Amino acid sequence: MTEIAFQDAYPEDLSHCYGCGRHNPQGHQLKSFWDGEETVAEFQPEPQHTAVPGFVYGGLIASLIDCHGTGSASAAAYRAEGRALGSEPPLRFVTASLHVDFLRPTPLGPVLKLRGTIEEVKERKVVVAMTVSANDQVCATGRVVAVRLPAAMA
Ligand SMILES: CCCCCCCC(=O)SCCNC(=O)CCNC(=O)[C@H](O)C(C)(C)COP(=O)(O)OP(=O)(O)OC[C@H]1O[C@@H](n2cnc3c(N)ncnc32)[C@H](O)[C@@H]1OP(=O)(O)O
Repeated sequence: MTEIAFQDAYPEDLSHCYGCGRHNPQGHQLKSFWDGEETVAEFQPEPQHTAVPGFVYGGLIASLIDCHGTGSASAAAYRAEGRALGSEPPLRFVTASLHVDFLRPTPLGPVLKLRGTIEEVKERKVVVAMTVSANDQVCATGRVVAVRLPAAMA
C-alpha cells in the first residue's frame, strides 16, 4: 500500500465530498490505497446505515463504490502519466456513470472491504470495476465511469 490515501492528495478546495472529502466532518471520509495493481478501501458501517435491521443500506454501498471509483480513477491517471499522486496540475475525476449490483444482503457489523480493478485509462476517462465484501464474501459489485472534472465544477 502507498502511505498516503488517494483522497488525502486531493487539493484543499476539492476535499468536501460527502463520500470522501477529508474536510466534510459529516461525510464518510473514505480512504483508498494501491495494493499492487488493484485499489483497496475499508469502511465501518454504523447503525444509522441500516436498511433492514442487521443489514447495510444499499445507498451507502453505492456511495462507497462511487468514491472508491473516482479516487481510483485519479490515482490510475497519475500512475499512467508516471507522476506522483497529487502533483500539479491535479488530475481530478467525477462520476459519469455508477452501476451497482447487490448480490446478497450485506451484514451490518463487519468492516466492508472494497477492491478496485482499473479496466481502462484514457486521457479524460477511467473505468474502474469494484467489489464490496463483508466477512470475505462479495456482497456487491460496481462499475464507475469517471471523467475529468468539468470546468463547470472546478
Ligand atoms: C474531485 C473530487 C470530488 C470527488 C467526486 C466524488 C464522486 C461524485 O459524486 S461526482 C458528482 C456526480 N457527478 C457529476 O455531477 C457529473 C455530472 N456530469 C458531467 O459533468 C458530465 O456529464 C461529465 C463531465 C461526467 C461528462 O462530460 P461529457 O462532456 O459528456 O464527456 P464526454 O467528453 O462526452 O465523454 C468523455 C468520455 O466519457 C464517456 N461518458 C460520458 N458520460 C458517460 C456516461 N454517463 N456513461 C458512460 N460513459 C460516459 C464518453 O462516452 C467518453 O468516452 P470515450 O472517450 O471512450 O468516447
